[in-house]
Amino acid sequence: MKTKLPHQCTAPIHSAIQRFQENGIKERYQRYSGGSVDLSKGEDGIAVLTLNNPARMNALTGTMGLELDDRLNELEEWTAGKGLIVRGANNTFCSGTDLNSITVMRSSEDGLEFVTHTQRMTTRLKRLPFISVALVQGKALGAGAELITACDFRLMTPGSEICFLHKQVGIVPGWGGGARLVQIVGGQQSLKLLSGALRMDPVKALNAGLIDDILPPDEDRALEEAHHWLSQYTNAPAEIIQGLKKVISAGRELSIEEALKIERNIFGTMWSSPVSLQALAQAIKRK
Ligand SMILES: CC[C@H](C(=O)O)C(=O)SCCNC(=O)CCNC(=O)[C@H](O)C(C)(C)COP(=O)(O)OP(=O)(O)OC[C@H]1O[C@@H](n2cnc3c(N)ncnc32)[C@H](O)[C@@H]1OP(=O)(O)O
Repeated sequence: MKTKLPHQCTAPIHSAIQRFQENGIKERYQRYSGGSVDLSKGEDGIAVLTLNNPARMNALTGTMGLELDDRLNELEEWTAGKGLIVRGANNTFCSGTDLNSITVMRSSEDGLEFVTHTQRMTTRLKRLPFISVALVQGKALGAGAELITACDFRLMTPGSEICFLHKQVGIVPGWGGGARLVQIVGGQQSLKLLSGALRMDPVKALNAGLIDDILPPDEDRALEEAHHWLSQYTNAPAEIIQGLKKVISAGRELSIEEALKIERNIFGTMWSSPVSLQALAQAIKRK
């Protein structure tokens, strides 16, 4: 039996029970509307996903959750995709879940249903076969901070802040940001970030290994700078970038045996592909 690639492993999620739950979630999320999640796909294979709810510092409403699902569907189908920038509108990132929607979801069942959905979204984001980068301008708080852990890389502009402030609102991370933070900065550092609800400026975040770079201090050019930063990792055909990301996703999530099997399969498929043969021929010519 073939081992499934990690990005294909969401299949059991669509069981009848889960579809039923999803329908319930949809109906409920539609009641908390506002803002949008916008996607623009560039011809160079880099897309920009924008959380757009500036009146509430890009807080995530129910309908934005549903739109994020739709945008992920679109991205999963994008064969020419190589990179993704996740950002917020109006020079801020995201102030977390819309607090207005939380006040009416107070039972444990509500909470469980909510994080089942949010974890599924962040897992799909992390498993996209493109290289993703979160561009943090302004504040990334609570669920906003968790969202950035579901990207491959993180960039900040000067004056920005990341804070896992869950303790202050009486909860723990639930979007997968706790487990992913440990993978990014390690257990000790994560415990400090969460239990201290530490406000991480760009220098602190870089020193802690939470982000990968600090962009120059020009807010208006931040997206352009992030694009330029990401292009250094996407300057190859989509088949190759997507293959690389799938190999990394397998290594991140599976046992070594399963990951090696996936690596072999991807290698085998690419070995004789036109893109690979052409790149190899050029490398031989250059020698
Ligand atoms: C289940 C919890 C959840 C999760 O894990 O899923 C979380 O994400 S917990 C984290 C929730 N977020 C917060 O606690 C942040 C709350 N907001 C703030 O601390 C501030 O608003 C801040 C620092 C983001 C911005 O402060 P600033 O002084 O610059 O602006 P305002 O406070 O005046 O905010 C402008 C406007 O936005 C509304 N706003 C901001 N954040 C949220 C939010 N998360 N949900 C709903 N609305 C939000 C704020 O109320 C203001 O609205 P206005 O109508 O103008 O009063």
